[in-house]
Amino acid sequence: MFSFTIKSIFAFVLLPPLYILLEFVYRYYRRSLKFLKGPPRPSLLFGNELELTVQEDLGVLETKWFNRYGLVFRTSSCFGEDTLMVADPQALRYVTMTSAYRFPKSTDSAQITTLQFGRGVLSVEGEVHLRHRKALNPAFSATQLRQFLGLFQRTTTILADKLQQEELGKDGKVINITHWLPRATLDIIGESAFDYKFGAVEGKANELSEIFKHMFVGARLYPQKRSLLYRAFRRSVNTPIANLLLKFPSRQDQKMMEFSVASKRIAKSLFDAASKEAKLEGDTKHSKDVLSVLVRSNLAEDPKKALSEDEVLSQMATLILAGHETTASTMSWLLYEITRNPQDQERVYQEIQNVREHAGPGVELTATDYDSMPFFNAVIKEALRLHPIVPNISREAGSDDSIPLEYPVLSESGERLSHVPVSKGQRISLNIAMYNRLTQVWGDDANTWRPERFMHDTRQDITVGVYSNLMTFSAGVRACIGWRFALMELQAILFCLLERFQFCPPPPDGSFRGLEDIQRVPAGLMIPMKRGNWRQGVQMPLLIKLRQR
Ligand code: HEM
Repeated sequence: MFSFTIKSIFAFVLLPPLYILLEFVYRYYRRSLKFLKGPPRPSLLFGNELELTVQEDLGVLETKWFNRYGLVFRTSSCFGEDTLMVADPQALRYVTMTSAYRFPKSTDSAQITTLQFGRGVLSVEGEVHLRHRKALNPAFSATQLRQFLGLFQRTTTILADKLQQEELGKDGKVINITHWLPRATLDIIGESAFDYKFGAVEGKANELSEIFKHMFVGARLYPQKRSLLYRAFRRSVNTPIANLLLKFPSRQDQKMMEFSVASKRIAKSLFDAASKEAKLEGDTKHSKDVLSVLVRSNLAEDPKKALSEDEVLSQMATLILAGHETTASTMSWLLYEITRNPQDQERVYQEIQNVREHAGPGVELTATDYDSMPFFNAVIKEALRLHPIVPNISREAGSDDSIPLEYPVLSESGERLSHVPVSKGQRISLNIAMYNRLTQVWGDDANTWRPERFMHDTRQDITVGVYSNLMTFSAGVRACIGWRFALMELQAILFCLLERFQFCPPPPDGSFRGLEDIQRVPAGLMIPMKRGNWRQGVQMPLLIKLRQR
């Protein structure tokens, strides 16, 4: 009896941890990248993951390491696991384009997006992903998007009116632009995709704007050590155990789940109303806005095209977030750069004035008008290059593979490597921010703001990404579905704001010295904040003056 009890305790209490431990040892031994150069591991438990996550300015450590070890190297993650860091153009192309579905999202990245959005296009893989993309693609064609231009312009005009009502006076006023821009882009995605008016710019109370205010800071910025370990543990165990652990979300996971619950609640009421209408009246309009294409997919009988209701709601939650915060943050960085470079701001303004003179006062502009301004568009590209809002994306090898390199690196033993062999399950971090600043691609002044580079000297031999040789919107089958949408939005917002306002550096205020104290923090997205004041949340204070006309 006694020995039976001992055996039971051994079986139920000791065997599971022992099994997990052995699995860890096996996996990490198999996936070792010891042959590659990389920074020393400061701790066995956290590897380099803690120092990367808590660094004050995003990208500082990575830049130092890429410069020292080459465009691929090894870092250690929690529990001794190795991660392959990549900024080599050929390797990026191979992972995102040539072999895209063979490099699925890394386990933790998929777990986080599933918690945040459910099983939408951002979190699913392979055939299922292909089905989701097929359903959504018609809503993101260039022709479909042009129909929204008027909406982009109307919303931005309301935004400009609101800013003007802020009593700017003769000397202007310092305004935190990150308070306003996400409201405008939320209104735009709500109305264009779902015919839903959030009324965020108008100041209508809405649950989502409240959640967004603190979501990235609460959920992703400077996580506690135990959350980091929990997340690392969860990604390292096998699927049944991970699924069990996902039922016990950390406090930071819960922040993201708040968004998922609230956005799906709104999505459900919109979807129910639209499906009811489609069932009663039939699909006579053949509309291609997001909600219509989703309703149609839900009603489709062909399983290769159909989306379940849960998939539709997850899609809607994904688009609400992916479709607004990204563009708003990019716009904040763009305004930051043209504020620091007033001569460029004036040059853009000159182009705007020329187009306005040509079109006539108050006339709605066309896509061709926006595309006709070379420097204006170069400024948008340069902001996307220097401030890619999604600074890196995580993948893992779906099978043993060998990743080709454009710029070979030297191994630890001094061997010249033109390919990096990886084992199934190897974590890979694709560093978008680093690629966008490679001197090999962008020249010696890659770290400097110089929009002209997009007017004169684009290199044709390196082609990565869906737009202008940038990785900002990623590449291949999983590239950003909304990149054209985002560009058109940026054009409409930039035109409208610069036509009416001048943006100047904010004067020092207490310990805040001005724009030099704006930092890019690692909160999943590349978010602007005041140095030392990250508890205040997202901040980009700019002195806004009304232009004298
Ligand atoms: C400047 C603005 C934007 C940037 C920099 C950006 C960047 C990105 C990046 C890097 C990815 C790839 C993520 C990954 O593979 O893990 C992505 C995916 C995605 N983006 Fe964007 N995005 C922007 C705007 C938008 C907009 C406006 C929408 C929708 C209206 C949107 C919807 C999506 C969706 C649905 C995906 C998932 C695509 C897939 O996995 O197939 N994004 N975006």
